[in-house]
Amino acid sequence: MSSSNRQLSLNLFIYPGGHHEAAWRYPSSAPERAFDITYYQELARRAEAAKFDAIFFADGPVLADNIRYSSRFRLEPLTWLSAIAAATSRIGLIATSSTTYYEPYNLARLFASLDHLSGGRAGWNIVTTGAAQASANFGYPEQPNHAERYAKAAEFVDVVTKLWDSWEDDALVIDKDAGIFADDEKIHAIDHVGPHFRVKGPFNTARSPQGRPVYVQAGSSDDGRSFAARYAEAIFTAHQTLISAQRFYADIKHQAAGLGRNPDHIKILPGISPYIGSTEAEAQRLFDEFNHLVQPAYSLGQLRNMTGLDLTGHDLDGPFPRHLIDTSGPNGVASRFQLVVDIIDREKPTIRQLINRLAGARGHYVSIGTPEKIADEIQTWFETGAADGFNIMPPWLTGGFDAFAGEVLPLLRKRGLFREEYAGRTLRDHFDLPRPDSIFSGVARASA
Ligand SMILES: Cc1cc2nc3c(=O)[nH]c(=O)nc-3n(C[C@H](O)[C@H](O)[C@H](O)COP(=O)(O)O)c2cc1C
Repeated sequence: MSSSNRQLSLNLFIYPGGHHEAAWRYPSSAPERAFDITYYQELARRAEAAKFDAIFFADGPVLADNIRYSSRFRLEPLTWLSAIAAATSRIGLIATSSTTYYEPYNLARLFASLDHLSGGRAGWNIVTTGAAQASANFGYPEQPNHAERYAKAAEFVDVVTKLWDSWEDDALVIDKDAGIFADDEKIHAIDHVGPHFRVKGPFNTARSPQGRPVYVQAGSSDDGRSFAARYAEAIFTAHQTLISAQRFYADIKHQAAGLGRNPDHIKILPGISPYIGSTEAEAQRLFDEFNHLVQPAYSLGQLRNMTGLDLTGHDLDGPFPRHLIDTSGPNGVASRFQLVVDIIDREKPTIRQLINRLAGARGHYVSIGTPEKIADEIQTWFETGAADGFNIMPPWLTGGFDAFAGEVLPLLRKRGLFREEYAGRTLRDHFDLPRPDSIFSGVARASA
């Protein structure tokens, strides 16, 4: 696609009640529908009617702290996306799955199956899992450290890629007269032997419509960026300022080009949580309304997860005790730790100001204002090398999404920045990504 008609990529990132940490308490959110598949099917259909690229689910194999005060339970995303696939026909379906707590053969099957049953709409958001408590659910004495997790992630993705490629595209023959179902010369063992995995293969199903489901990635530390530059085709990331997003964008595209990749084949998608009002004051009132629902006991737990610091018992209206933060190297989500430390250094907030700041979207960019202002911000980030699109994180659902689709999207369309109609059928089509050849293509013919 030429740069003159470059289009935004937009995903709807779904958290059951919405992204504000107190969304479930907001009068018009619907937490009681959080286990109702029709709620998600309806949301996905609305996003599809708005021509969004994809819906996106985060995940982690652990119960978050303080479920007493929050709605942060997890439903297994591939299971839910399979049911959503059946209720939609065009929108992409992105699920988060961890390379630390899955196993490649099973995970490859799950995503290939979703790609088949959705007609080529699957995307895998690759994470290594930041939540250290997850290890206790898998019998590990402790969470593997940050660098080990990324080393394992790289091998994991290599194995999954070989499995997805192990059937060449034309291996499926289905010739009833000749009695040939599949050409087994075009189905390859992968014989992978590495430090973390030994996988013989071949895969047990045909290559999926997209060849490979789209590789999405979230994790923005130095290790995360190198990993993303090598493997990712879309990146979910968090930035508080335009300059931080621009630096990230330039770094990833530069690293990718250095690896011989086409930088246009990596869509960088920061999170953005829009609080929309017909005036600035009305939008600010909406944000304040949510923050009145915040429960500090929960927010302090979130802050502890991000910074390692437990501030229970401190005066919430006192200055943030910056000197108590241990900067020696976090083992969780290193990029989020740095993002929070940067806010503290830049804005010198009280504890309460910081927890309200993070309550909106856990450190993702919160945009508060009129539809025009929010559309302007999106356009600026898109046109100044900060983003190729966004993961839209409505403060609450479904109203927060309806406001974005009804009031901001028309402005983006009028400016020629977002599609009126889908041009293709697969998630690769929506993201304008090529369909990869199998690494084995031609092997059978060459050796025949
Ligand atoms: C924007 C963003 C979103 C993330 N989403 C998830 C998620 O849904 N589930 C999860 O286990 N980890 C998530 N992570 C963290 C990843 O697991 C990551 O692989 C790892 O914890 C290290 O992150 P880092 O490279 O930013 O330090 C996310 C990280 C970022 C930056």
